[in-house]
Amino acid sequence: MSGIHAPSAPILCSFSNPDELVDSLAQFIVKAQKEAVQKKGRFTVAISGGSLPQQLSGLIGRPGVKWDKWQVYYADERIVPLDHADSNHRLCEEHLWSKVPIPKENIHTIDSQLIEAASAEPAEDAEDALEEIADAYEQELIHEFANKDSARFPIFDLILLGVGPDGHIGSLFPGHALLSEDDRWVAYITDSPKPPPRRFTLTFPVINHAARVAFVASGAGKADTLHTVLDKPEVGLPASRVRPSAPGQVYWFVDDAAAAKVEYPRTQLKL
Ligand SMILES: O=C(O)[C@H](O)[C@@H](O)[C@H](O)[C@H](O)COP(=O)(O)O
Repeated sequence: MSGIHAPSAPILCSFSNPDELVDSLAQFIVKAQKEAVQKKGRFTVAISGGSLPQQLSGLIGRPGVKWDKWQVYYADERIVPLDHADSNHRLCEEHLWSKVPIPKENIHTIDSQLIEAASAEPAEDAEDALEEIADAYEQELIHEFANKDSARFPIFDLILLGVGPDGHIGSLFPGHALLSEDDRWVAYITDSPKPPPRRFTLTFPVINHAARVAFVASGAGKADTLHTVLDKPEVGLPASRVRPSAPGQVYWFVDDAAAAKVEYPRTQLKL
């Protein structure tokens, strides 16, 4: 078990130019990958949906990316077939995986047979099927991390997240009971306020054990959210609760429109 260390303050990087944001994010990811591969020979990454996959385009064709060393998990996923328009996997496939030489077996999706079974269940029995999906995904994580890292929770090298206008992250929504989950690695929900309602998500203890969490947010629509998340963490929005214990670190890669109302100090990353 790793000791408990106070979390480090978030690092906020704001960019006036969208291409600069995409390029700096890609440089940051490659640097994290190099460190992880040097130490352990692999790079464990979790990724959420929304606009995030598009912001990863700076990785396409980028020298230094060792795709065969990546082990990719979804930070959250909607319980729909993998080729469904709502699937985060499909989104990532379209924007990234189909454009880079990552081995298919290094991308860990939900089991499509379990999704079929869950869809066939009437609503009253769906919870068992969803529990099975969350369990199976947790097992996949245990296979990846157990005995390799000594902690009680997996230590991802990098978790990449977007933030919703209500401050949600992954599928952890404000006021939801899942915010206080302190045991499970993967949990399901049936009442996501953002459709579709059935999803699974990595839990806070997993997110807060990561070596690095990088948020990506752009556009004026996020300005109020970022102001609350970064300037008023006491409000307790899910995004403010992402504070991995040191040496874990949270980074924010945002554009100036999203950061317009934020008073929190900016940092220029040395990449
Ligand atoms: O599956 C999901 O719905 C996402 O994982 C979700 O957590 C997303 O990252 C945020 O809602 C931000 O989405 P945008 O970047 O599109 O605003």
